Amino acid sequence: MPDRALEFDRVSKRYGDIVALDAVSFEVRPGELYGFVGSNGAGKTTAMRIALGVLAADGGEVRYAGSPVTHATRTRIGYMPEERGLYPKMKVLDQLVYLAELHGLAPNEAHRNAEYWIGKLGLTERRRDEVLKLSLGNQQRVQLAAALVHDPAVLVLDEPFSGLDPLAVDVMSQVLRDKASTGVPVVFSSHQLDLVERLCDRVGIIRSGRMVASGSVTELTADAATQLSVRAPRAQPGWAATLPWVRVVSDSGSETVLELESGADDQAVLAAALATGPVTEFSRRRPTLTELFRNVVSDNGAEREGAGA
Ligand SMILES: Nc1ncnc2c1ncn2[C@@H]1O[C@H](COP(=O)(O)OP(=O)(O)OP(=O)(O)O)[C@@H](O)[C@H]1O
Repeated sequence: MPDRALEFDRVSKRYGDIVALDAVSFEVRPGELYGFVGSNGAGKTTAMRIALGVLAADGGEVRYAGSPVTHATRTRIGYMPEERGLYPKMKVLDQLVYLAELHGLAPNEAHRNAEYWIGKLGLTERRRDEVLKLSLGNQQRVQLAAALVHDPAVLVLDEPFSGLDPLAVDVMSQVLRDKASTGVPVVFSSHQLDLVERLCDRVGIIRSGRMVASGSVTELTADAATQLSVRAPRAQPGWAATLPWVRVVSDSGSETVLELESGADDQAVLAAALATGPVTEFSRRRPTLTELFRNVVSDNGAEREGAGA
C-alpha cells in the first residue's frame, strides 16, 4: 500500500431501504487525480461525505496513510461539498482567513494562504466582496480556495467543475494538477466525462452503490472491442450497415465509427469504404470514457431514485 493514499475499504451505507453504497473499495494514490463518476444517485456524494465524517458508514472504513480517518486526520482533508458551504454574508478574504484558522493555522499564516489562493484563483478584485454578491462561478472559485486554504494533505471535491465557464475550468484543472503534483491524493466527482478523461490519472465508475470499474482509461478500455474510424466523404449514409461482423457505433456523415466483432476483417471494411469513393481516414480508435461509461452503466438516466419513483 503506497504511503499517503486515501483508501475506501468496503464502505457501505444504507438510507432505510436504499443501499447507497455496497462495499465500495478504491484507492486514491498520492499525487494522482482520481475521477469519481456515476449516474445521478449512484452514491458519489455519500462516499465523499463518509470520507469527511459528515456521515458515518454502516460498514467498512476510509483510511488515510494506512490508518482509519479520525477527527484529527479529517482536518487535513480539503473538501468541496456539493451543496457548497460558504457564509453568504461574509467577505471573501475574511471567510478564507476564518476557515484557515478554524483548521488550526496561525493568523498570519491563514492570511498569507488566503491571499495566495485569492490571487491564484483570480479573485483579487473580489476579495472584499460578500460571497453572495459573486457570480456562481466565482463563488465556486471561493469554495475551492476554502478547500485549499489550510494546505490540505488530501483533496475531496464534489462536482468542482459544474457550472464553470471554460476559462474557470482551465484554472480549476491547473490548480488540481498542481496540487496533485505535490503528492496529494485528489479525488473529484464529475459528470463531465470528457474532462475527467483528459485530466485524471485514474477513474472509478460507480453504479447503484457498487464500484463497477476502476483504473486508467487506457486500462478500462483495453478489453473493449476494436473500433475503426472511417472517413469516406462520398459514402451514402448506411454504407456500413450490412457489413458482416461489424456494428455501426455512430455515423455522423463525415465520420463513421465501427465496432468489429472478433473474426471481422478490417481490410474488408476498407475495401467496402473504398468502393464508395475516396477514403480520407481509416484508423483504429479507442472507446472514449463516455462510451465506456454508457456500456458499464447500461440503463440510462437516474439510478434508484428514477427506478424507484
Ligand atoms: N439523506 C438521505 N436520505 C435518504 N436517501 C438519501 C440521502 N442522501 C442520499 N440518498 C440516496 O442515496 C443514493 C445515493 O445518493 P448520492 O447523493 O450519494 O448520489 P450521487 O452519485 O452523488 O448523485 P448525483 O450525481 O445526483 O449528485 C440515492 O438513491 C439518494 O437518493
